[in-house]
Amino acid sequence: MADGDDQSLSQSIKGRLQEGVQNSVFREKALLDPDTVIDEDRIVGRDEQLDDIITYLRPALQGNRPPNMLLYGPSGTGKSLIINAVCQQVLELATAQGDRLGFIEVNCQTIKSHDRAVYRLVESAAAEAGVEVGVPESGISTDQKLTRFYEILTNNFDSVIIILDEVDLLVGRQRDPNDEPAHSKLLYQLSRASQLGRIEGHVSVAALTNDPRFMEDLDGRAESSFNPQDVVFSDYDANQLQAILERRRDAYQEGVLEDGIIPLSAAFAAQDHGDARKAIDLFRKAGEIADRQGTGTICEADVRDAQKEAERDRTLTQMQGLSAQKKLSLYATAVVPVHAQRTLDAVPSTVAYRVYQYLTDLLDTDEKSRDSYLRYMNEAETYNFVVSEKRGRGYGSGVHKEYTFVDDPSVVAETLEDDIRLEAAEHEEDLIRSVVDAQVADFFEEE
Ligand SMILES: Nc1ncnc2c1ncn2[C@@H]1O[C@H](COP(=O)(O)OP(=O)(O)OP(=O)(O)O)[C@@H](O)[C@H]1O
Repeated sequence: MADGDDQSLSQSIKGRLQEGVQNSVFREKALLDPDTVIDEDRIVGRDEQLDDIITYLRPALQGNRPPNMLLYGPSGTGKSLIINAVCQQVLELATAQGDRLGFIEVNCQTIKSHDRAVYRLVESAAAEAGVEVGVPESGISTDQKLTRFYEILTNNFDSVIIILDEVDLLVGRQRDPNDEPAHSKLLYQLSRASQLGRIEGHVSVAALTNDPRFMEDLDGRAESSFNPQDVVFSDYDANQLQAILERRRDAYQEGVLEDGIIPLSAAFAAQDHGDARKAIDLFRKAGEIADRQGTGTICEADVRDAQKEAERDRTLTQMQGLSAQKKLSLYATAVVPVHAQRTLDAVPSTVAYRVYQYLTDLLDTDEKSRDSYLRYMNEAETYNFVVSEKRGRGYGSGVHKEYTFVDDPSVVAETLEDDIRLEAAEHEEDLIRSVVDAQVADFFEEE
């Protein structure tokens, strides 16, 4: 490319970037970012939970140990927000009066074992205290890591509050379902540490969970030493969600929100379990759609499209959890309308099963019976990936099933291809296309 071309290309890229920024409907998009910690004045309601947590944490400012807490409630009901808001204020007051107070927060969602959880605690404690981690990630026992954790706490803090977010997800490897889950072991160790003299200062634990039966999973001794004060967070209704969004209206430029956008976003999220995170996501996605279209305003159709996108994302995430054979069955069915030359509204099970058989051969994997394929597809139907209809094929030819995809089948196929076991199929697109076409032609000739 000549120099002149180079320059004009970069000018045009810059121009388009600037135009996108200048014409955006957003004023402060970060207010709608799920990871932004919002200012206190944007918190709506939750007075009772705030009062309770303030009461429980007050002793930390009086040289006493706060009780352990269990914050329970469905996703997106403000558990993290409220505990963090109170902790932030406690920390400011403690620092002002010269106390050495530490907050250690760990999200347990992706932690696979008790040992990893302890290591993450050491890392967080070291970061909070501004000291070296001081132990390797592997190659030493969990107890040695725990000792280092207690050492960091003893040397640096008079009082520590440990927040374990999504604690129910820390299960660990259980050889036997009767084994003690990792969170039970950890809660026991943390709540017993000061009683056993392993830490000099005060330690209390706030565990956050969506699981109403969380305490039932705990081992008896963990249950009695953790012994928390419960703080319950219930679902938000549409009015509360509306108020939460209203308080973030200034994420948008003035005048870009048509009437009804906030109530509609709140209503969709309220139907869907009253999760504030979902309401905020929807409210932001509607703006992103408006920006993509360059309309400069957000209308109700943008919220409806955002809701559809969100539903689709969720379906696709669910799909990732299917077993290999179920994925393959669904994939074989999805590639039929994607690759067939003839426009197909619905996929006959006969065609899809033959494509499935071809794919098992291609991928060198087990070939399950036709009945198993139909069962897998029944399950796909209960997940709402497809809907099926029984079709007769004329006198004496029996009945077959036809599948229609709820979402775009090409998105379904692409998502499933990302799966490791389907990688080989990705490079065989032409072959798959010809198999699909041959089977479709066969099927309609037979009719
Ligand atoms: N009462 C509220 N006022 C303002 N914003 C809120 C309120 N409750 C929740 N939010 C917002 O909703 C989002 C989700 O809240 P939060 O992370 O506290 O939920 P959670 O109950 O901890 O969810 P999870 O169990 O999924 O971790 C955050 O962006 C938070 O700022």
